[in-house]
Amino acid sequence: MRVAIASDHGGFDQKGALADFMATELSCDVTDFGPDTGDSVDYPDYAVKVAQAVSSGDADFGVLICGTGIGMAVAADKVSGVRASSITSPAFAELFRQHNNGNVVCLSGRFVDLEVNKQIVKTFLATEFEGGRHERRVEKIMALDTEEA
Ligand SMILES: O=C(CO)[C@H](O)[C@H](O)[C@H](O)COP(=O)(O)O
Repeated sequence: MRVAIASDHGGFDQKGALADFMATELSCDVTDFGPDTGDSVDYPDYAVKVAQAVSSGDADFGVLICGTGIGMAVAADKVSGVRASSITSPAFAELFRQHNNGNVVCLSGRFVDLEVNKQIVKTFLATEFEGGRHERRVEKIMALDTEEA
């Protein structure tokens, strides 16, 4: 499984550990889109790198970490083909995959512990989309990508 990861300064401290966890414990092929230091950066600049990797098919899934996870999700969702959400529990990670076919999980580096975020990522990557009635709903979301406002 190919996973793209990035953060801003609010998520930088957890990014390396989450990338290592996915590579070693979950056998993922992880691409780190930065940043390389914990200096202050603008989260949309990193959200778009991961979102475009997922949208283009270069990555199967994306992981983004900022202070709350919220700004990363708002930015990543602007990219066509991306379904991103801020996720703060393994239970929501499971539903995000089962019902929403989420492809970019956005984590909080400031309000959620690393061990919880590891479990969120593990659940997110292990859970399949359920399809069925959810397929129709996700198709309606994706149709909004091309609709005029
Ligand atoms: O959480 C975030 C966006 O949703 C960011 O990581 C920042 O923490 C947030 O925007 C606050 O910015 P600051 O420059 O770290 O004060």
